[in-house]
Amino acid sequence: MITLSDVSKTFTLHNQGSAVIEVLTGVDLAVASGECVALTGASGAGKSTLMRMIYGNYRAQSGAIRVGGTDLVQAEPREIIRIRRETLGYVSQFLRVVPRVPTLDVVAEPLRVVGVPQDEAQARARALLSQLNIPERLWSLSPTTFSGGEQQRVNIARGFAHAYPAMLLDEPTASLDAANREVVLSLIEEAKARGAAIVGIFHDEAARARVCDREVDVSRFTPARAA
Ligand SMILES: Nc1ncnc2c1ncn2[C@@H]1O[C@H](COP(=O)(O)OP(=O)(O)OP(=O)(O)O)[C@@H](O)[C@H]1O
Repeated sequence: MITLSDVSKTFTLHNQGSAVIEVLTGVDLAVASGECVALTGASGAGKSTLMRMIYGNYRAQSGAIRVGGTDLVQAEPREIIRIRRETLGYVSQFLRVVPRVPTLDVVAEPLRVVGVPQDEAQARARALLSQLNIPERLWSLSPTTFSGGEQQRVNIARGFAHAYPAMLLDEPTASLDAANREVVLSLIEEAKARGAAIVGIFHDEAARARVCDREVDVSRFTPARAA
């Protein structure tokens, strides 16, 4: 479902004499349907860079990144937007708050954009918001003024609303209390059970051990640097 072949990434620092930093090289990774792979490795090894390349935020220098058959390295922006809408979800710790949109609509939106009828989308949004312990009195308000933890849970509800065939998870359980962490872990387990291919960064070791099938240490793709 998610396949990376011989992917490499360099950054050119235009404000520092065009210095070129090689971050990743020779990345090969295949994540099957129903499988969850954890990216590990020391800080700076390139975990976030790899996730951003899979999501199409960073373009790889070379190689191919296929998600459901489309190569994101070669894809046109329009195609990347379509993949993100239909195929590839991304759950981070932080909500990008859209002003004035009620929480219920924020969560239902990923379903609306793939054509799910309003009542069905809202029913799923309600179920997720209650599962994640967001009080019902908040559902009609914009999450702009919500606490950090509430925004994080709204973001998770939104991220799991549509049954994406592939998902990227960036520390989805970070800073959650035990009860909500448990809800998120079961959402990940449900996504796997319905066949989602998942790549994630989990600093929470117990969470990683529970939901991930294997770990890939990205430092093995770090180019040897001249001392
Ligand atoms: N936009 C960028 N421009 C230049 N260098 C970058 C950029 N993004 C990342 N890097 C560099 O790439 C390397 C890998 O960074 P990355 O954030 O992917 O590591 P990480 O493994 O996710 O680290 P952490 O666990 O600390 O989040 C670092 O040396 C970083 O400085």
